[in-house]
Amino acid sequence: MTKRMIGVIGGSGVYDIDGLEGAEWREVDTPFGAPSDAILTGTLAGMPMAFLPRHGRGHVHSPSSVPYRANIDALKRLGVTDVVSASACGSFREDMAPGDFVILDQYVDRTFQREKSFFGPGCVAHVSVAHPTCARLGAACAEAAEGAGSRVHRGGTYLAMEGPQFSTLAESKLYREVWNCDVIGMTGMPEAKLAREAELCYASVAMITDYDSWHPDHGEVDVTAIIATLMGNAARAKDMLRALPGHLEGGAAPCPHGCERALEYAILTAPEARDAAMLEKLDAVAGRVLNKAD
Ligand SMILES: CSC[C@H]1O[C@H](OP(=O)(O)O)[C@H](O)[C@@H]1O
Ligand SMILES: Nc1ncnc2[nH]cnc12
Repeated sequence: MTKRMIGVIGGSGVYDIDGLEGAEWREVDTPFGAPSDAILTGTLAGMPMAFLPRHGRGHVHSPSSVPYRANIDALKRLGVTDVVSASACGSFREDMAPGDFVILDQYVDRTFQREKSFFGPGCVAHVSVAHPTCARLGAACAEAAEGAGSRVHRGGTYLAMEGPQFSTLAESKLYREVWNCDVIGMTGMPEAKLAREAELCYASVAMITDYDSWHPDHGEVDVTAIIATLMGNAARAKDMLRALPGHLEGGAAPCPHGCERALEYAILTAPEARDAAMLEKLDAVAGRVLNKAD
């Protein structure tokens, strides 16, 4: 049985985590370039953890320039089995209020300026993202967040937009009234798709900072107001992360949703037609299936 290791990708306002024993910032190189920053590793309540600030310390990456592939590859390379993503978002629902956390279970991906797959010419793969998040890991996050004092919504659809500008009023109304999305952000995709390709359990905790621009009583998005709410959210996210090991088993029993076997039948390129350089790049992400005797 693989030992479980939690990877945390922190969004705006979450640039480190507290309480890690043996904490060390480690540089990790990947075939997909450098991740957003060095990765903080250590143990929390006996559970190995690796933390990566999505935008880098000092917030240097925009949502479009975050090296999503390198981030997921680097976590996989370090031995991470489960990724918890924390990110700020706007809300399309009156009852999903600023300060609340939503454990996402669906996405509408409207991003268009990002590398979305580890695979491509020389090694083509198609994984299912019908259910892009891991319900087991999401439930543990929900319990930990509630225990740490947050109001949690279990399940929600996230509209991933390219940004960096916020939405127009017409877009906000479209996503809310026609597409029935619950929250909106700029960084949830392609992160979730890449985690699935890398056979990682992935849960996303979307922390609401605002009502986007649709709400008649709240006006348009105001980044100063967002940052004030975000600071409180980030503090409770760190409390959630400290509590998380208590809600997970240490030995990673096979994921009941099959996250760690997502590539089992996904690679279509015939073994003799695969590109050697491409296979080398995929050593961490897809080594489990590529190194099997055919
Ligand atoms: C601070 S508002 C915009 C910023 O926050 C959201 O996500 P993340 O927490 O990952 O940074 C949004 O998608 C933008 O990146
Ligand atoms: N309203 C919003 N739209 C997109 N990303 C966000 N992040 C936080 N609030 C957001």
